[in-house]
Amino acid sequence: MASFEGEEEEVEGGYGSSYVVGGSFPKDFGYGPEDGLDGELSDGVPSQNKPRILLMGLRRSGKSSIQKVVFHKMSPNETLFLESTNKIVKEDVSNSSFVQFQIWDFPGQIDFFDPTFDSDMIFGGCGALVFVIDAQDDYMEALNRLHQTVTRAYKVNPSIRFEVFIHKVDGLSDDHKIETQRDIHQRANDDLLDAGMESISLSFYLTSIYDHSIFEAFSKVVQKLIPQLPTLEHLLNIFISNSGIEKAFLFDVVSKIYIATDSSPVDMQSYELCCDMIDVVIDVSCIYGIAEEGESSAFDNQSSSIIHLNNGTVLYLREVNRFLALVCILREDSFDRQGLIDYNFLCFRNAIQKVFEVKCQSVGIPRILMDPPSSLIQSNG
Ligand SMILES: Nc1nc2c(ncn2[C@@H]2O[C@H](COP(=O)(O)OP(=O)(O)OP(=O)(O)O)[C@@H](O)[C@H]2O)c(=O)[nH]1
Repeated sequence: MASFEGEEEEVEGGYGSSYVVGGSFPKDFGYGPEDGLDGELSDGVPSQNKPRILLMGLRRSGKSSIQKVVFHKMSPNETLFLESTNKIVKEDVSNSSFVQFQIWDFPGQIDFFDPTFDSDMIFGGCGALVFVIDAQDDYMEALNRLHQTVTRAYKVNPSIRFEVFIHKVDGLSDDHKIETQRDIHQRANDDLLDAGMESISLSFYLTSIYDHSIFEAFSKVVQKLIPQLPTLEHLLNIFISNSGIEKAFLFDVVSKIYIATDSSPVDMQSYELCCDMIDVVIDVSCIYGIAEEGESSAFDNQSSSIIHLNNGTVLYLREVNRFLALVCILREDSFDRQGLIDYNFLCFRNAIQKVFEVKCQSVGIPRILMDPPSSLIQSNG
């Protein structure tokens, strides 16, 4: 890396109160106490309209670890010391990220037919149910529990998306991973077929907290819950094709989940590179940023960073709003026209703001804004 062009200008609502300088990423990195006031997050979106996700699975399958690694920036090794939970534990991860997230940690012995188990309340307002299966363990009991859970949830709320994380695959060889996925997929779908519930559709992901697969899987889960996704992708396509950019991700900064990308295929390495860039920018901002009075960090929605790699690639990061950052990968020669990229980014940012304004105006009724920003300047190279 040859240069870092850091954060600037006014501080408009920093990133929360507690962070560890010098760590790989500030722990408990939040957006500040004002978020969530009056049930509304600071992007103006009422919190009840944010995607809500339940995380379920047998004991020790890795639910708490996933939540801690993705949303609290815990290092994977530290999860070894997490204590098991003996009762249903509900945790909100709602005020620190674009993603409204609830974890229901269900011990194996919970009885769905217990009258005190309020499935209407639990499954009613839920967008996605992530079921975690420990791939390093015997998964027959987990498959039974998966079947019970999805059939019960589907009866209450047929619009829930069911996502199955075949987790802890870091311990498996590549062949074993594929075979495990095939076997779980087959058995779970056969069980649904036998029960006459073939209308339930399950999606499967191979995940581990020891690499980026858990972030990638969560990105896919969250993207399915964002009604504006086609618009965001469309805007990203217009932006990159007019700016000579190869790949662009729109990131939720706190969780490093990408909520949208352009329509070219995602390769894991590019995604990891962009995640690492976010870490670097946050760390440098926390260490060297000058916070204004009352603010704990100088990293804000005016921040930007450009990193030149020694293989002729440039990484370009700009804050879109307090939740979202755009991270792009481009070739060094395309970066000769930086003015054009900067200008096009401003048009892109305005368009994104309009998309979310429309969302706020039409609470509960997702409308899609398809107008491309007419003022984008075309790149000739
Ligand atoms: N190898 C490996 N171990 C993992 C992974 N994710 C979690 N673990 C380990 O699995 C163990 C159980 O993780 P927890 O997060 O406590 O599991 P849980 O599902 O929340 O468990 P309960 O609280 O009992 O419901 C911990 O020792 C974690 O370190 C993973 O991706 N790979």
